Amino acid sequence: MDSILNLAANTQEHRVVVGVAIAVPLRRVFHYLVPADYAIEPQAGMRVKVPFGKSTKIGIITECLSVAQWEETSKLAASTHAANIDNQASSHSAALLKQPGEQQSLLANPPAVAALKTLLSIIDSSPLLPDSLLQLYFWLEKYYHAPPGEIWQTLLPVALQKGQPAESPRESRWCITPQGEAALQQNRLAKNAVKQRLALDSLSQHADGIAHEQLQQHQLSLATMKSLAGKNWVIRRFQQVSDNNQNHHRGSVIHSHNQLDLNAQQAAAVSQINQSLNQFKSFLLFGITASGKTEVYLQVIEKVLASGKQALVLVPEIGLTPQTLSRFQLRFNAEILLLHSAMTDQQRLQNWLKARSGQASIIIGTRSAVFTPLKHPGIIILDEEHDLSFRQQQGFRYSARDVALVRASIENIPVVLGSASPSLETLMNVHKGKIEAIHLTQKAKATNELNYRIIDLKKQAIQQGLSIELIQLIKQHLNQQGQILLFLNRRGYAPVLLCHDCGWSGSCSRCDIHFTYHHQNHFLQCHHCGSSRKAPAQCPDCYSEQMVPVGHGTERLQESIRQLFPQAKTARIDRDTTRRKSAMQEFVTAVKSGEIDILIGTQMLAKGHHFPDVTLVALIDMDGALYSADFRAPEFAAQLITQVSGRAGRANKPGEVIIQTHLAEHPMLHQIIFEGYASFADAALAERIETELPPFSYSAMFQAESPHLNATQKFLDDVKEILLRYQNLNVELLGPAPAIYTKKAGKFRYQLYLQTTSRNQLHQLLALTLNDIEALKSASKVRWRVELDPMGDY
Ligand SMILES: Nc1ncnc2c1ncn2[C@@H]1O[C@H](COP(=O)(O)OP(=O)(O)OP(=O)(O)O)[C@@H](O)[C@H]1O
Ligand SMILES: [Zn+2]
Repeated sequence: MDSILNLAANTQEHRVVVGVAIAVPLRRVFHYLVPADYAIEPQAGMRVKVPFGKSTKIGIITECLSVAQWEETSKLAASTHAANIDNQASSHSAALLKQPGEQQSLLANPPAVAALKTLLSIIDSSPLLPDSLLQLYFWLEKYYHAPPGEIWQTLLPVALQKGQPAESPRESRWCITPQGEAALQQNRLAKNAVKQRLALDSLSQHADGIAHEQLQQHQLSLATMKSLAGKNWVIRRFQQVSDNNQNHHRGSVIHSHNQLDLNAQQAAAVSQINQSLNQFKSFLLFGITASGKTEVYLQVIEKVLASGKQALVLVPEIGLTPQTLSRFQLRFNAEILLLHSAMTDQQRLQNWLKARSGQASIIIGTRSAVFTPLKHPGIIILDEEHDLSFRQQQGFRYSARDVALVRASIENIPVVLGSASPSLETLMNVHKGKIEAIHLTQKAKATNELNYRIIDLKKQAIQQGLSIELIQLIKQHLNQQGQILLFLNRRGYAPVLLCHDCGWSGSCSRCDIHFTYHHQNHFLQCHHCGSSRKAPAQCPDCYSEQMVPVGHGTERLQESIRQLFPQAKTARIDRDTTRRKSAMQEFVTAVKSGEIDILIGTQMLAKGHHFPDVTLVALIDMDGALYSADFRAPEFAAQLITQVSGRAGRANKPGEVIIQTHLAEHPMLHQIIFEGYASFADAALAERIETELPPFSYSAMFQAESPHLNATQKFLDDVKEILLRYQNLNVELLGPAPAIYTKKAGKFRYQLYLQTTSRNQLHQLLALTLNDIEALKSASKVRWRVELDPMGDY
């Protein structure tokens, strides 16, 4: 950047052209002039206020050019584009092809500097992000082919996007004054002023004072402090939390009494990772469930903190963050922060700033926390790396796992991916030697193997969705005081509400799928678009009152269990019962304290929970997961079974796992049960090679949606036509074809799939065509996006 600015200084004018990312869905930046005598030197990563159309917008500078450079690049971009030989087409140069409000006809004739608008102000006096994250931004832009403005919406906390100053939080601390010290020494307090004496005592022991927010923790009341302040014995000091603040821990970074003695495998894992603490290296901590992966993370982080660096820990669900937080708090004598989507904008900003300033030592967060700036980056840990929630499925779509790997390489630090059921993508990287696998094959505490049983539902007597065999087992485990976990990946009461007389069934007209019946509030809800209505008491077609719920969801399963086992205490954990912020935490506490006998829930239960008393886990219905049309279905099902089963037998009680299905012969089930996940994964990888599917090929997907079927088809046909201009590139086009869920919220969804064995050629093709695709007339009639490495949501 320096050289660019120097260059600018040497040109005839001191004007500088900046490229600005603005939150609009266009793959380009917009160029503005900086006023000649502007006091702040523009740099990439600073926010600016710019005129945009008839309004003003806040954007982020992504490049600074001298006037001469700008004209040079514009010409170059125009000519290379004309010759169609632009290969690595960075969208910087592509962006230069168009200016606000100007058409592509200007290509050969880049607009003169005079035609550029001037920016209104530069908001920041220094870049918001460290260099490393700016580099990451450029990688994101190139890899995901996403609009720069959308990427920045993900990179920055909302408060900053709205223009709030990026200032470290002002902290206030109560301190004792010299007069106060004297009063304390000379015992000048009234006899009955007990609280005041206690307060002065406490403050006198804290040389830096006590933070205002922590008064309560020290049993000090604001009223006491105020009356002491009236006597000038204490003072409230406001201070900026300094940007140079190193992590605050005094003395040891850990509370060592909480540390566990590692077993041999854990110890080997810790020392292997510790050897690479000052360099980029990616590890897969492939440890079976309950093998003690968290203890490995904790002990590695201890070393990182001791060297004055920070650790970034990513977990899949908000529900898991409080648990992870408390486990970390028990161990570390250091500032630990949370970052997740359920926080207010202000909380997020404050925590983001504390991470950036180095004040916080450990940052625990979900997906988007992977973009948290760190002053002293030391390590990135991504737990449950196979989990789909690490993929952003709205707006700018990215994989937090892939981003973590790239970020670690830019920051030259280690990254640890942990899982008992790693994704095939990660396992392929292990085979290629890009990721080093570390294995934990033993449970940390448990001594008993899990006992699996498949219950073939074919021709079985079934009582309320449960086989007689399973009901017997539940009875047994209840008698032996074991906790039971029933897993069913379908919330609500029943997936269908049917008229017994005429066959009418409620379905969402906007999505073409059945409404799920929710019994508690007696309503029908579409689990696709969320729309809901009162459930009819009479059939809307034949007015019969014989409305019957068909199939089982978690709500009905809980009802059945209550009828079958009236003495047992049950709890249901799914999206409907955990809407309240603290609900999940309350459930977890209740389960751990033994208040719950039978726990019923969706995949929320599968993730990382440590419930030592669970002895029986049953997967009530695995048919759906095995029948899915997605080629990744067996992988996802295998991960699910591994994770759900892993909740049983985690401590000294033996564990039993039951799988109910009509597909009892499915080879995947047998592989998982008898050979383990690793062996399943090997076979699945071999199959992907044979069929040339990801991760052995690379893919991208255009998806378009519109209330008009024709519009989506027309757009994707046009896209295909443009892509076909480059048949020299080895990319196969599949479609356009309807998405698996063809209709959602009243919109038809179609997709065009790109597949290739050359990632490079895929990127080239997209870089060459996306500007033309954006400019398509048919593009303005649909909502569309392009997604790299699409997964899960088709
Ligand atoms: N070295 C050890 N000695 C004794 N107990 C241990 C040791 N390491 C871990 N544990 C305990 O074993 C239990 C399981 O550990 P942990 O939750 O870290 O497993 P995990 O590998 O993360 O499992 P999952 O993949 O299922 O989330 C915890 O209660 C933990 O405290
Ligand atoms: Zn719907």
